[in-house]
Amino acid sequence: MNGPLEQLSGELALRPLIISILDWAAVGLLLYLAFQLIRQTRTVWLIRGFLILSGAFFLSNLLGLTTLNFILDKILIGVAVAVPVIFQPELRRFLEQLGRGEIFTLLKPDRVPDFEKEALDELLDAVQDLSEERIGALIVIEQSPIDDRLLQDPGDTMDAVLSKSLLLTIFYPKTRLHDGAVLVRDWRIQSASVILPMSTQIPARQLGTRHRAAMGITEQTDALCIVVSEETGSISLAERGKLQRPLTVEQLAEALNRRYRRDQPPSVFTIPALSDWTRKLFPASSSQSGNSD
Ligand SMILES: Nc1ncnc2c1ncn2[C@@H]1O[C@H](COP(=O)(O)OP(=O)(O)OP(=O)(O)O)[C@@H](O)[C@H]1O
Repeated sequence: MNGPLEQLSGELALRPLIISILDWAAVGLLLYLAFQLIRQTRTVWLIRGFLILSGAFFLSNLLGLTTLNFILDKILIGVAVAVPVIFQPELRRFLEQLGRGEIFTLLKPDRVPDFEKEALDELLDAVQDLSEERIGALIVIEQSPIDDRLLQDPGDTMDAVLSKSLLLTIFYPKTRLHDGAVLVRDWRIQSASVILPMSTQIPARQLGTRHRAAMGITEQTDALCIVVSEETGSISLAERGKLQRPLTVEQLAEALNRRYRRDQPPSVFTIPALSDWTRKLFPASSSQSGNSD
């Protein structure tokens, strides 16, 4: 039998262990939040670059390669100073979410891009109608946050649920918003009448400014851009400055499904057990953020 003194000392010995576990759990949660925030391809590549540089720095230090070590040291300092500038859009959105008390949306798995089956179906239906009716359209699907400064004009903010009728209404030629592009962010219509940067490439002769704008925005960001030609009704998908065209709606659906369906293989930073756990806690039905529709 343990006396009260032994019991107390046992409890005291247990306390640091519990605090350590809590400490590590908090660090784990923090890392998970950071991974959720930086999962976008562009950011992942930047971080890989940074890790490679850091690895080279430590290796050069270990091997006594003083000149290389000196240069890498300066580069790393430069990179550290540039980080807030490079990640400005991500940091801004993170702080905005924190300020709005939406911290729990960061815990949801597959947050960026947050696939919404209905939204994708609505989008494809709209593209089909736009193409059949030969209504020109330009739809940018954001992947990682697009810096407003890249846009010639950020257009009119909408923050509305993405629906076929709304897209058709926006692009209908007689409306005020039909000129320019629609920006889709987190599967909501973020803004309309957006003027995109133009590509400096010369596209095929029959393609005009709408297609060049699609190439322009996808050259400078990892966004995807759908173009419906007013002249021919043909559908194109721009990615990394290249146009795939002409596509049928089925081919477009296949290309988008490959990227956004939930059954796609997990990305580098998805932690399966945690993802399952957070999916149970935050089911997809509650995943839309934003206010007015
Ligand atoms: N930089 C831009 N950003 C957003 N939209 C643009 C931009 N430039 C042009 N557009 C849209 O494209 C329309 C003009 O399309 P234009 O006929 O020049 O292009 P196109 O590539 O030939 O397309 P289409 O086959 O539909 O005629 C504009 O009315 C405008 O809505």
